[in-house]
Amino acid sequence: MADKLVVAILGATGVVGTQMIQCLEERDFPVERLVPLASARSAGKTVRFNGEDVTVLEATPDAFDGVDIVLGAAGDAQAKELLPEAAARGAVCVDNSHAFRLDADVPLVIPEINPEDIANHPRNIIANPNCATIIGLVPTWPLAQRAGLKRLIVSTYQAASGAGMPGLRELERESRVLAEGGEVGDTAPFAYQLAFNLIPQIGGFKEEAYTSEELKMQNEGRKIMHMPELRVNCTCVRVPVMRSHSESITVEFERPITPDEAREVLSKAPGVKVVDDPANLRYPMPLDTSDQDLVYVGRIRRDLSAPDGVSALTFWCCGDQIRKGAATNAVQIAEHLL
Ligand SMILES: NC(=O)C1=CN([C@@H]2O[C@H](COP(=O)(O)OP(=O)(O)OC[C@H]3O[C@@H](n4cnc5c(N)ncnc54)[C@H](OP(=O)(O)O)[C@@H]3O)[C@@H](O)[C@H]2O)C=CC1
Ligand SMILES: N[C@@H](CC(=O)OP(=O)(O)O)C(=O)O
Repeated sequence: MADKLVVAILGATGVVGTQMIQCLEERDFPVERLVPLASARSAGKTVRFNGEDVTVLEATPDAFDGVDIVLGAAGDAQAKELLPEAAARGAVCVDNSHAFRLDADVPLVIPEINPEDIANHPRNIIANPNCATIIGLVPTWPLAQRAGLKRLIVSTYQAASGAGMPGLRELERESRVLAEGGEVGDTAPFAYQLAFNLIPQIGGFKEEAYTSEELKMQNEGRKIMHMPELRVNCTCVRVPVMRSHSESITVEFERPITPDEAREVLSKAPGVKVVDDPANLRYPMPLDTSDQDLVYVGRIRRDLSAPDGVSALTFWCCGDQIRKGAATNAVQIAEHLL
């Protein structure tokens, strides 16, 4: 690849696309020219990049002419329609949607876990995993390396911005309306009022009454860690938090591991920060992890219900799903391509 690259962002006006532009700047990615793409509604708007206004273009196949790298931050439908067009024009695409994640010839990558998979991308498409999957697996993987992974039991607490700009705006609106004593009315994109509430459904219902989001943790986790038989039980909940997903994770290991050993492993793990000091009330919280790239881990303790009492741990983690769960992870993959 050339020293400086033409980088297109498909979905440049959304939550993830906006964050990608910031990440490219912050990480000093060698951008020769930025090509921000969105729907026809946004054509002519501008985005700010490296101190300049750059005009947003309508995303059409021809908009990818001359582009080296596409960072995909639009929905599944736009990804399916447009990224093969970009790939056919020679661009390598790093996509955040769900469209290609489980395709056998598309690598699905968390750079802290399986960077070696990036090299093999015959369709010129590399997929970024689901945000909750990234936040949960970044700390789980180093523990798995130490003690072997048998089973994961996960409950997620996912921020409103996981549902994109419309989700973010809706939680802001509901909070304002309720504070003023009003009625929330239509709650789209959520099925119910989210402010002062929890919604135990993210995505549609699929097999065995699990939601699509819950099955992503299992199916994407198996692919990323190359563990096709991994047992995963996940419950995903939308919470009235603006930004940063949180997760309670119980891991059953092949071999014994103590909480102290886990803290030692995690203190050296890439992408992880241990915040685990119950005596001083120190543990990860979404307000603390927002707008930065590390996954914070704390509340590390033995799973007292484990059959042998020594081969399972429970911990709590939080991470910014717009950054590490999406934009940062995609830019890290692009850096590996360089
Ligand atoms: N939000 C999150 O935490 C995460 C999101 N993702 C994934 O990232 C992707 C983007 O999500 P998010 O940023 O949240 O969503 P947003 O709704 O905030 O943004 C969607 C983007 O897609 C663009 N878009 C919509 N329709 C079209 C179209 N027909 N042609 C071209 N562009 C279009 C929008 O442009 P316009 O402004 O013109 O409508 C906007 O830029 C999704 O696939 C999502 O699943 C992955 C991980 C985390
Ligand atoms: N569905 C996630 C965010 C997301 O967009 O995930 P995915 O890229 O797997 O659809 C959430 O709502 O929090």
